[in-house]
Amino acid sequence: MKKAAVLGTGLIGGSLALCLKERTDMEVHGYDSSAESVRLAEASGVVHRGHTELEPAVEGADVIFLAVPVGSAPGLLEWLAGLPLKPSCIVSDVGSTKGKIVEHAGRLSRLGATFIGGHPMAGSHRSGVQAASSLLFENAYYVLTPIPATPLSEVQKLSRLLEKATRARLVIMDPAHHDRVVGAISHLPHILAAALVNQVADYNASNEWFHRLAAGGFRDLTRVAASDPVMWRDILLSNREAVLDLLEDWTEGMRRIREAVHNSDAGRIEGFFRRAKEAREGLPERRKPGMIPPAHEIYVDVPDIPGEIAGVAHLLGEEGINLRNIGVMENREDRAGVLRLVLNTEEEREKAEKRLKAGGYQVFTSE
Ligand SMILES: NC(=O)C1=CN([C@@H]2O[C@H](COP(=O)(O)OP(=O)(O)OC[C@H]3O[C@@H](n4cnc5c(N)ncnc54)[C@H](O)[C@@H]3O)[C@@H](O)[C@H]2O)C=CC1
Ligand SMILES: O=C(O)C(=O)Cc1ccc(O)cc1
Repeated sequence: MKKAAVLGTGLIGGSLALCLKERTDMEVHGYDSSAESVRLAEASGVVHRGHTELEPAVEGADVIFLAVPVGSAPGLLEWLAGLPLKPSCIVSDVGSTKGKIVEHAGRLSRLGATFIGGHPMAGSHRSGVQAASSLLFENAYYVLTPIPATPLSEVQKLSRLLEKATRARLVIMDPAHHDRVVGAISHLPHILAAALVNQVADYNASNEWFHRLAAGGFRDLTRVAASDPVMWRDILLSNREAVLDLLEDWTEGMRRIREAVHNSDAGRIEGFFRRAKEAREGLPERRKPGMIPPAHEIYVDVPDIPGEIAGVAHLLGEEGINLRNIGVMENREDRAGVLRLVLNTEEEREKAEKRLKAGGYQVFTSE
């Protein structure tokens, strides 16, 4: 049996381990520096075996995934480079930045193992193994960042494994290009969300109406400000150059809109919002069926997840509707809980929607 080792059994490592366990025949080992995280991962069946020591976790492994904060990954990689790894081993990571880690990985390649940087473009503001889900990466992009020296056969091997396990859409990108793109669509937005929340918190300190009136738009825009501060500290430090460039552009953009407001320039202000509206509406659909067969999905708001999963499954069972998959979405802050149901056919999807609505549930056809 092939062996996979996941180093760092938190949200992403735990989710990846679950994917490998559920959809491949690999034996999945987990390692974490936190004994509690290892205990939880083992107890909840996220890994076949958990370890608090690195060596037994990676010994004889065919594939190793680093799923630790980006600031801890280079040190862990150095440590790995000193261990007797299986010579054909593929080592990958899931970090949100790629330039630094790919640079660090050179030493490992000299030992016979192949390092291929990776970044699943899905996650949540939550962290820890408790939030792990085998559905997390489904239909999301999963970026691999091989360098010119990386053997194509190894990239294909890893890509096929991840496609099967995560059901994500694998794409290949240059590490520096990845860091600039992800800097713009993920790192900068996290900074802005945090800045906005901090600014309003300052105002709220002397007048609580700021928080009391904070409704839909503010909450939508700032959900990611609830993310882990240590993880985001590491990401900014690791993607320093790209983030500095992006902040420069941001400051210039703010200067321009400030000027337009200062001059009461209605045309420019309207143009600013019109351009954004068109660009926002032109964003590609999030869940396009690519190589993955279309999923007939519905989303159900549920107040209390543990009790409600059974209730929903029961209602559908009564109607003879079979669920292909059921999962809990972790990325909605404005709703108590969201169940994602995957049906086998469009007909069954419609039937399920009707039945659940009749049963008093709030049902949505997109996330
Ligand atoms: N949270 C998200 O939405 C996403 C995160 N990522 C990346 O995934 C990586 C992991 O993030 P999460 O799973 O969210 O964090 P997490 O905090 O849920 O899990 C990290 C785990 O690593 C362990 N750990 C920390 N340092 C360690 C070390 N030196 N050796 C062994 N274990 C160590 C921690 O105990 C924890 O269990 C980060 O590099 C992050 O950039 C990538 C995509 C999405
Ligand atoms: O919660 C969200 O919307 C995120 O932004 C999750 C996320 C965090 C870090 C990544 O590198 C990729 C995705």
